[in-house]
Amino acid sequence: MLQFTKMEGIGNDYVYMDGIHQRVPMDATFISKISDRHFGIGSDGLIVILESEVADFKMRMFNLDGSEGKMCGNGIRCFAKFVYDEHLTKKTTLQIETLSGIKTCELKIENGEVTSVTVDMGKPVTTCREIPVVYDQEEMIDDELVINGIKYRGTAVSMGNPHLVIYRDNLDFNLEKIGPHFEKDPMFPESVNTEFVQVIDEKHLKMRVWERGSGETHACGTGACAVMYASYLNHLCGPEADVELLGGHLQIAYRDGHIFMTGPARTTFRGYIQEEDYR
Ligand SMILES: N[C@H](CCC[C@H](N)C(=O)O)C(=O)O
Repeated sequence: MLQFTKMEGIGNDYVYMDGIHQRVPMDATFISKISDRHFGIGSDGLIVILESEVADFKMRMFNLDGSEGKMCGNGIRCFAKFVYDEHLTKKTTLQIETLSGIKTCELKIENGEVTSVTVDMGKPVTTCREIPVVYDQEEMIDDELVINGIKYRGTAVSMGNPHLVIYRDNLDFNLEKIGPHFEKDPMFPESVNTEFVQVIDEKHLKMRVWERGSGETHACGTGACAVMYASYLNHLCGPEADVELLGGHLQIAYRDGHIFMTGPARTTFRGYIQEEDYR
């Protein structure tokens, strides 16, 4: 039997499994089958809680296609809530090891409940080589690019995972049709998470996202951070902004060279599965 907890961060929902006290399969077949919204638990992917040699815990995150993400903003908020709620720690300030380095999470506790989490998401990166983006300039900041024969203006940012930010007058368009072309374009050697942004005002940004490995999700925490920083670089917002996503709002701030993200984390249900049922 495998114990799991289903959690969501503004609608970006993952299956969480304690990999410290049970052996959690992390292969693409298992992950895509448990993520199926009709034949499985249903989620945007799997997040595993592990021990760390260098931090309080280690997070491994997998998109619903089984590809491993290097960081997950909504996921790490729920991860921090999970380890606190499951009494794996009493700390309310947690260091969590990810493939994109150690992230610090501050839990906000009200009446014994974790109501929100603030994460130091680290330094945003805009050098194309590090994102990575194959491009003829060192950075892509409001610069032209062609995807599937269509010209766009984009800003590329890494939050430990690759993002491309594109501005639009409105968000009423067929994302399903164009999203996969960005995800598969060879200019992104490690694929890319693509965000489409409508600037409401200098403190309010609205976005949709086509995530690498998961398609359109209700929210993307790293994407919201990339959107805020790209908007700051393009003088479209100040050092703090409310980012509105399909599933809810995140508060993003740029301070001392770091991006901070604050938002909710919620447990929806717990359960057990038999691994052999997902083979
Ligand atoms: N699809 C992303 C990982 C999940 C990121 C997103 N769900 C978030 O909250 O940051 C990637 O492969 O880079």
